[in-house]
Amino acid sequence: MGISVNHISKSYKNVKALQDISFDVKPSELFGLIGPDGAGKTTLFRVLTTLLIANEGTATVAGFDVVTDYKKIRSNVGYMPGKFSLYQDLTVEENLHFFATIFGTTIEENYDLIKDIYVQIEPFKNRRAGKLSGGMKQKLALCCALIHKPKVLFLDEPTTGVDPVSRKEFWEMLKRLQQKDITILVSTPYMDEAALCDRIALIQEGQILEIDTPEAIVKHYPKQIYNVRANNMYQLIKSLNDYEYNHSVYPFGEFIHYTDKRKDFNPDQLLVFLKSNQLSNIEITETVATIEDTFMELAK
Ligand SMILES: Nc1ncnc2c1ncn2[C@@H]1O[C@H](COP(=O)(O)OP(=O)(O)OP(=O)(O)O)[C@@H](O)[C@H]1O
Repeated sequence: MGISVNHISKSYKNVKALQDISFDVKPSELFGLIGPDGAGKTTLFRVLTTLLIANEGTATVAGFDVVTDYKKIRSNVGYMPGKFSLYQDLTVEENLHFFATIFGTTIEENYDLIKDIYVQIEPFKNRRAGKLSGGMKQKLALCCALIHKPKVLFLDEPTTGVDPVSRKEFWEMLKRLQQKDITILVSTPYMDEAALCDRIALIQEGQILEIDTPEAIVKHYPKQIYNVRANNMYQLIKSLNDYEYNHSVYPFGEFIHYTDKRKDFNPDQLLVFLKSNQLSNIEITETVATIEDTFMELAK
């Protein structure tokens, strides 16, 4: 009852939005699609929710084929699109009633599934959806996507534009839904959220770079990464890019992440080079790879 994607390709005229994508999502798995804007995440969601037909390949969702069984898929999946999908002029309660009605159900029938989430927005049930905060809109959209008790839930960048506290709460809700036997495919551009998934697919320019558990993905990182910092970060990044032995250089929070081409790299050599570039207060320390580092390496 999961998802199976086999060699799916989709183009918009000359833009190859998806190129030969294959992966499986196991029943009750929380699977993440991680990639930057334009990677093809929305296109894949639209194919899997039967809103778009792929040029090549096949896919099944909850055991149903996305082309021949599209009607069955529509009643068995919940879809929370990236852009706010609710009716802005309807109230919280009216939106929920509306979605329940079009799926031939009632709020009462499946209240158990949404209760934990709905109680948080219930105090605002008479407020128009357009007047809710980002976090509350997102909770309402999730309730609407769940109201017909779907077997598979598709969430396209559900936390984009949402504050950090609401983002954390949202992921806790997803973990609880997973325990209710709902398979979840979620996309996000946030690498910290990737670590919360059971497995992830890193996707860029319509292609999958790697699929594995977040732990395994970072373990495969091939090099030692260094956090580098100095008095002038702009000059530092320029100097590191000029250093002939650099393998990769990119800003990472308050540091620059640096890897070296050489197997026997000694940070003291880099220190000498940076000092000769008029940099001071230089710090070079070893650090461990994150999912973002892996993504940067694979996307090179
Ligand atoms: N209707 C369309 N017509 C033409 N090109 C499109 C269309 N929709 C998407 N694209 C292009 O296809 C590629 C994949 O877009 P898609 O929206 O699937 O990516 P995404 O990962 O969801 O990114 P975003 O978060 O920006 O939506 C991009 O290059 C995009 O410009």
